[in-house]
Amino acid sequence: MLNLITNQQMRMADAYTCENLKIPSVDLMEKAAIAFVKAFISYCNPEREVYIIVGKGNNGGDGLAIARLLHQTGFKNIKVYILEKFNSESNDFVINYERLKQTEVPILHCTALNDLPPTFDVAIDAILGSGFNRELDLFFTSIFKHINTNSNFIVSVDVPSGCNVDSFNYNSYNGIRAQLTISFQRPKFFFTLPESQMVTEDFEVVDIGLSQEYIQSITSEYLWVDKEAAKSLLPRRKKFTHKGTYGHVLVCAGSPHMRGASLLCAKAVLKTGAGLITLLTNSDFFPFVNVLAPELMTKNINQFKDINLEKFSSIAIGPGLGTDEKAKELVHYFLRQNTPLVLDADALNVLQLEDFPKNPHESLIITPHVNEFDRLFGQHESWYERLQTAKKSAEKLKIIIVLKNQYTYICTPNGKVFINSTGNPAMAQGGMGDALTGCIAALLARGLNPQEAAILGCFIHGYTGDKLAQHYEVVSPSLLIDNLPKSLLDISKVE
Ligand SMILES: NC(=O)C1=CN([C@@H]2O[C@H](COP(=O)(O)OP(=O)(O)OC[C@H]3O[C@@H](n4cnc5c(N)ncnc54)[C@H](O)[C@@H]3O)[C@@H](O)[C@H]2O)[C@@H](O)CC1
Ligand SMILES: Nc1ncnc2c1ncn2[C@@H]1O[C@H](COP(=O)(O)OP(=O)(O)O)[C@@H](O)[C@H]1O
Ligand SMILES: [K+]
Repeated sequence: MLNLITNQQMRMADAYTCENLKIPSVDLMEKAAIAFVKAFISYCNPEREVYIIVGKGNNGGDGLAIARLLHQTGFKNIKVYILEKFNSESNDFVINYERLKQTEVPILHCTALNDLPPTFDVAIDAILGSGFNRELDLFFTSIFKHINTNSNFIVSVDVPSGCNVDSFNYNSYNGIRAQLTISFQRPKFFFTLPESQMVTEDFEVVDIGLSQEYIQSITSEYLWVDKEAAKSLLPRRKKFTHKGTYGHVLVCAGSPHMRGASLLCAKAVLKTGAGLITLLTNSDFFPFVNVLAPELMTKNINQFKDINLEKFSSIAIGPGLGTDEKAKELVHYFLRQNTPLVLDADALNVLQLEDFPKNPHESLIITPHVNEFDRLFGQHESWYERLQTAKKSAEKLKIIIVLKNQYTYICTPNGKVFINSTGNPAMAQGGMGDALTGCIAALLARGLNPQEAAILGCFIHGYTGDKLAQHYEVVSPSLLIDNLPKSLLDISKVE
């Protein structure tokens, strides 16, 4: 897992790297600029007009280095504008200014708004970075407004200028609104919140060579789940194992109007590699199950109390279950057993907060989407506030809360938040959450602890969606489920 760090911690990592890895700060700036340019050229044709607008701190220094490197790469239509409203210049800005002057790139100086061109094709925003530390004055706000209104494509260096990624009040945001931000070293936690959309529509992260060891040694409440982390959690299928080795999942889902949800969930369990799957459903549905998913076994939902739960490694309950008295009774019953449990959808809709056991067994996972979450935990004005509630509630209730979103947050009883890096809007289709519940339940059955199962389940689910979205505009839950085994294999092979 990668620690996500604050601006302040990033500065410490910067200082540590310069001092201990003996890298002069101007060389670090060069690395940052090289990494930026490498990412940037995949978004921008070298024929386009690129305006690089720079401040005089290190963010501006990055901008000057980027201008020189883009010129070397073959970008012919580059112009640099230096904003002259800074009291001082950073050392590395000055060095890069001297370097840029040796090239043919035009350097213009801007002391007032009308020194800037009326429109920009591509604007690279290197005005303010992590050193942004006070209210913007009229000079800056009018320039930002001009760039925001008159550019075809704005790419910010590290952060959009005027955005403090460590404080989350964006009601009166007046900084740059970028289409893309190319950030250094680690994702900014703020960019995982939907409210960051008004600041940057998308972001990419590039490695600039800061000490990973140092960053990993920092205590961080937010951790980023990448492919390597996912691989480290994936259990290997070993020689001489059999279906009994991979656990038995009981899926309790589907009502007369939503039988499909139970099949999606159970099939996701199947394709995430559990050894055995039993679907607890109405007996009139049994013949269809046999035809549509012959691997599944069935049990009659009306006889749920007769089931010997010791045979089961995990239970998934909720998708399409309905919210009648029978559903309520089922959920309350399973909530009080000791089998690892994933509660989703209607299982959450029939619960109140006080229904959660005071001392739940350690494998209780809930997977609410925003509406299910707010119904249970109260309305929230922003995702930042919602996440803080999820974090506190996971600690208080001693359960794992998987708060689903573009970047799903996995909140654990020990106060950590794991942020899933995979998933995309092609997956926004009913039934996708049912598949996720199945993935997590299967991984519990395969022997992962609840934190690991939730993290890996979210990663595999989103990863499969990402792979498919390279070929399909929309990824249906069925398509995603069919491709889960391929993702498991892919991830197991990460170098
Ligand atoms: N590890 C790192 O932290 C690295 C950082 N680099 C770059 O350095 C940037 C940070 O550089 P700096 O610390 O020099 O800071 P900035 O370049 O963000 O800005 C500093 C300057 O802006 C002024 N300023 C701040 N708020 C202002 C406001 N509201 N109105 C007007 N002026 C304002 C400050 O007085 C100072 O002169 C990063 O964002 C990144 O782009 C890279 O060069 C390489 C490595
Ligand atoms: N825009 C998106 N980006 C990333 N993931 C998405 C997106 N839209 C949906 N998903 C994923 O799909 C799932 C949807 O869950 P949910 O809303 O419960 O679906 P349903 O109840 O229809 O099964 C979640 O895991 C969510 O993270
Ligand atoms: K910037």
